Formats: sequence, structure tokens, C-alpha cells
Amino acid sequence: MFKKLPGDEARSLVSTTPDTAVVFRPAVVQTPAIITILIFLGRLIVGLVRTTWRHPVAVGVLAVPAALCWLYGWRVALVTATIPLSVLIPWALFDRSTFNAWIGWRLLAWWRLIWVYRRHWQPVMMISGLGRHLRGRDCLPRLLKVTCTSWADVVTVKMLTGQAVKDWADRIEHLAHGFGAVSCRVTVTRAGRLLLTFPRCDPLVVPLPAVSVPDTPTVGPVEVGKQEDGQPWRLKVHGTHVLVAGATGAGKGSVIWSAIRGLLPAVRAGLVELWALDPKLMELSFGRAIFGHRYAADPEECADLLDEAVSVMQKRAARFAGVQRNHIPTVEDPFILVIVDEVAFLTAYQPDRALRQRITAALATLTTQGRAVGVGVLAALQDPRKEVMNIRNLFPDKIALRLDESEQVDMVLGDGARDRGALADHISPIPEQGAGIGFVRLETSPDPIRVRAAYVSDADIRDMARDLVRGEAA
Ligand SMILES: Nc1ncnc2c1ncn2[C@@H]1O[C@H](COP(=O)(O)OP(=O)(O)OP(=O)(O)O)[C@@H](O)[C@H]1O
Repeated sequence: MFKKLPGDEARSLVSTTPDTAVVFRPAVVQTPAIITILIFLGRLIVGLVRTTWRHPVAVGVLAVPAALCWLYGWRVALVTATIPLSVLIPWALFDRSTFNAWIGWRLLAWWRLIWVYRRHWQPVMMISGLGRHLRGRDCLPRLLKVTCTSWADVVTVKMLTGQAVKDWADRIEHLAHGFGAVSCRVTVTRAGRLLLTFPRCDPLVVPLPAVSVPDTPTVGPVEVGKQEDGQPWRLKVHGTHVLVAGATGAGKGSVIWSAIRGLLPAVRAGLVELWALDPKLMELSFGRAIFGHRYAADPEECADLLDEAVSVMQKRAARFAGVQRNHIPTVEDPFILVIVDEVAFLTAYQPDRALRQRITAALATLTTQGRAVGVGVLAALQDPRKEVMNIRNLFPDKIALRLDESEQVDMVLGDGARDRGALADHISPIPEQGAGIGFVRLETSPDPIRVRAAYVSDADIRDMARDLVRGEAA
């Protein structure tokens, strides 16, 4: 009754075992050659149209000389090609930055899109587990765009439906090594879209000299170094509290001294007061003259100084209540920055329990109530564990310099920071290469920014102290 189709016939039925698979020969339908040729031609035309649509400049660069060569001969094509080249080559040689902004980075982005990302996209996606094999087909996240900056490639990706940002954040090492970069950072742009940043070089590899002291008094954000994208790193100190964590020799001192340096004109103008707690007696004692009588090293004195800061803060709060909600620095009510070097000496390693509790309570009060009335805390810390610093979450802005263990990164910067590329545990322990380099996570943004603090040398600190004392005496 049912007509058998070609290939349905059972073949090789030689086994008597009941569950042996029955093998059918596949049906072979002969396709006429003309159909195959038409299909390939169609694909070629679609591919050409798509390439011209996506990369009109690159296609034009190849197509125009080719067309001229065909129509008028190679001499005309050569002359036509040398006219733009005679403009572009001097432009590239004499004004590299505008050339790169208009042409250079676009050409590089096109090249890297084709040679690096598109070429390796399928294998990297499948091997890292970000692509799926469904119903016989590879389902891959879409590579939308590549842009190049002076130091990194920024790749825009459309995630597969149902994927989470965490799926990508968990695979940053696969992505980095798959595309030949040393690291990868993941940023969300909008629902379903990600930016992957692959550094091509490290713009922070060379130590930075101290930033020059500003000409006009400012309470910040003060310039303390450089961001990875080449922009100045400006640290906000007024209206927040900042925690700087880093292993020994990570360069915590350079962040603290750069911030002090940026605030120096405001200190001279009476708009800022710097209060220093230096239980290690090493870092801040070097520029002691800058702090005047607001300097303490002995734990008992540190506790007194903190209590005094709390008292100033509470008096201000009582005066401001119902009158103003934000602090504007004035000579009468200057911004007070309480700088604590190695806060764990006072909170965790302090053997006197009563003193320890007093200091912790004062720090907690300042960090919870101080910012609206113009009292900020800038604290440095080596060991970010909770047992050592149980109030670390009271600091809205955090900086992780070189850390010893990968788990410490999230302890400092908050959950997920390391997955998003804040590899503070990978920073070089060689001072020239890694000191002062770190990741900043601001209260306002979940994405860590890689930065390097400028190095303020002993001679710079001496000059700062001398200039301040001289300015006050005049
Ligand atoms: N921003 C920087 N750029 C280049 N080198 C730096 C920088 N900061 C510090 N260094 C170098 O690293 C060394 C250690 O720096 P620093 O003492 O500031 O580290 P630290 O984190 O305060 O260490 P510790 O906790 O042991 O005091 C310095 O002597 C200096 O040579």
C-alpha cells in the first residue's frame, strides 16, 4: 500500500540480535549543476553587497583604483592613488593624534575585526561555552562592532537570548587568551548588549611623576594620576570617604600624597584642613609640617584626634540642621580630611580593647555621618579581611592596589568586581611596573577603572611642606 522511497530499504540486516540498529541508506537527490552555480553566485552577490554596506571606505579604497586601472590603465590608477597618499602620509607623520582619530583607529578596528575577532569568533565562543550547538547548528553571540582606542579594542557584542552578564564575566580569561589579549573587561551597555575591552598595550607601565600642584584652591576632585584611557585620574575626596587597600609596597602612599598635593592650595587658603593619623610612624610623618597640630601617631592620641573630628562634625550637623543639606567649604567651616595610614593598626592590631572600640566607633561615626557636613576619611589598609576592617563597607569609594589573593579583590571593591576585570591580584610586585597601579570602584559605577597614581617622591613632599609653611608665614 505504501510506496517505498529510495533509501528506505533496510541494508546490512545480518545480525540476529534484537536491539541491533537497522541501517538505512540515505536518499541521494542529484542537484543540477546550474542550480548549484546559481546558489553560489547569489551568495557571492549578497556577500559583496553586505561588505560594501558595512565597510564602504575600505571597499572604496580597493575598488576605485581597480576600476580606474581597468578603464584607463595602470598609470592613471597609480597617479590617482598617489594623490590621497601624498596627503595621508604627511598627515600621519606630522599630526598623529588627529590622523588616528579620523583614520588610523578606524582602519585598525577594521583590520582587527576581520583578522582577530571574526576569524576566531566561532572557535572561541564554542570552546569557552558562550556559544551553543542547537538542532545541528552553532548558535553564537553576535559580534556587532569593533572600535579601537590608543590602548584597547572595544568589542560590542549581542548576547544570546537567555544569557547573563555573569556567563561572560566568568569567562574573561577564555576571551582574553582566545583573542590574544592579556586581559578582558566586561561592561553592560544596555539589555542584552556588552562591551568587551581587550587592552593591546599597557599605558600605565611607566611610572608617573608627581602631578603639579594646582594653581587655584580646590577641594576636588583632585588629579592624582592617570586612567588607563589616558584621561587624568581625579579622585573625589569631598562628599565621600575613600578606602585604599594594597599589599605592602603597592603604593598606597602615592595615592595619599597625591591627594594631599592636589588639596595643598585649598589648605593654604584655609578651605581644607588635613588631619593625619600615622600609627605606623613612617608615611605621614615625612610631611608632618603640613598637618600642624592635627597629627597623631600614638594610638591614644589617634583616638583623641578622631573624637575631636567627631565632635566638630556633630557641632556642624547641629548648626546645619534645617539650614543647609550640603557642605560648601569656607574658612569658617573648612572641609576636614581625616587621613589614616594603615587603619588596621588602630582597629584590629590594637591590643587595648577599649581603645580599639573607641577608635572603631569614631571611624564608623565619621564615615556614616561626615560627608554631608564636610568631614571625609581617606584610609589606607593592607589586609582587607572583615576581621581586620569590619567597617570597610562604610567607604563609598574604594581603590584596590596590588593585592596578594584573588578573593581580596571583591572584599575591597565589592562583589563581582574581579569577574568584571579588576585583576588587582595580577598587578606586578615590581615597584616600577606595578606600584601605584590599581582599580577604582566608585559608588556611582559598578565598573572598575584601572588607574595609576603619580609617584610623590620624598623631595616633592619636603617641597610641599616647605612651601606650605612659607605660605602660612607670609
Ligand atoms: N605611583 C608609583 N609609581 C611608581 N613607583 C611607586 C609608586 N608608588 C610607590 N612606588 C614605589 O614603591 C615603593 C613602595 O611604595 P609605598 O611605600 O608607597 O607603598 P605602600 O603601599 O605604602 O607600602 P607599605 O604599606 O609597606 O607602607 C616606593 O618606595 C616607590 O619606590
